[in-house]
Amino acid sequence: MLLSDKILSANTDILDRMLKHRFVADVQADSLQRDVFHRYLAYEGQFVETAISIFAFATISAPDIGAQRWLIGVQDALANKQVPYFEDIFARRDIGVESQVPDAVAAFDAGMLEIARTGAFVDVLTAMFAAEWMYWTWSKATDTTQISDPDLRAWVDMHTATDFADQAMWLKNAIDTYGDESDVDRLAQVFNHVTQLEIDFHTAAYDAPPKHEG
Ligand SMILES: Cc1ncc(C[n+]2csc(CCO)c2C)c(N)n1
Repeated sequence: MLLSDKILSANTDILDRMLKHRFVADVQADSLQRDVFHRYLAYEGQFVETAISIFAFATISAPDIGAQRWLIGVQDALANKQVPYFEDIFARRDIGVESQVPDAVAAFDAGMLEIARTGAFVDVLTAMFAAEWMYWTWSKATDTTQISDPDLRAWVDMHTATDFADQAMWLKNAIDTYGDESDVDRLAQVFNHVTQLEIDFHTAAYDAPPKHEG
């Protein structure tokens, strides 16, 4: 079995929990409340910027120019496609960038950056594989469901588009190229850790936002 498939097999339970998360279920039932969506977008916009830094760390530790070219392309897509999606939507829907985010949102960003800063190249690949594979999977399962909000529809469609699917597949293949069998337990643990952070991140959108100090 491929290393990437072993990582997935070791995490079926937790991945399933994320794929059945209330947030995913609400999107699929077209019942995501507007205030939950807006909080999610505010938290998500910050993460997309964090993701540029995560891929920058991966670019530093990438062992060859082929991987570096790919990772630079991912940074380009994040900076020039994903960030503009948020800039446009924040302006149109009057969503403010939150200076105060829930602990689970801060923990997600910090946890991902920590792996990027201190982990080996395959650890960073695995962290982003966990995040992207999960989004690709639930977005594909949401391809034909009715979504009334055009901005939410566009967000789901962005994660079923060829560009994003290619990225998720690249990460999976890269784990198999650059990792080896001796990494399996550690990488399964990274995947598990990231998926737990994802579950908590998506739960946070349902809680009242933290109060500003003073
Ligand atoms: C909380 C959260 N987890 C995963 C994704 C999926 N995703 C979409 S773009 C991107 C960065 C690299 O392309 C990732 C990981 C997300 N959007 N938000």
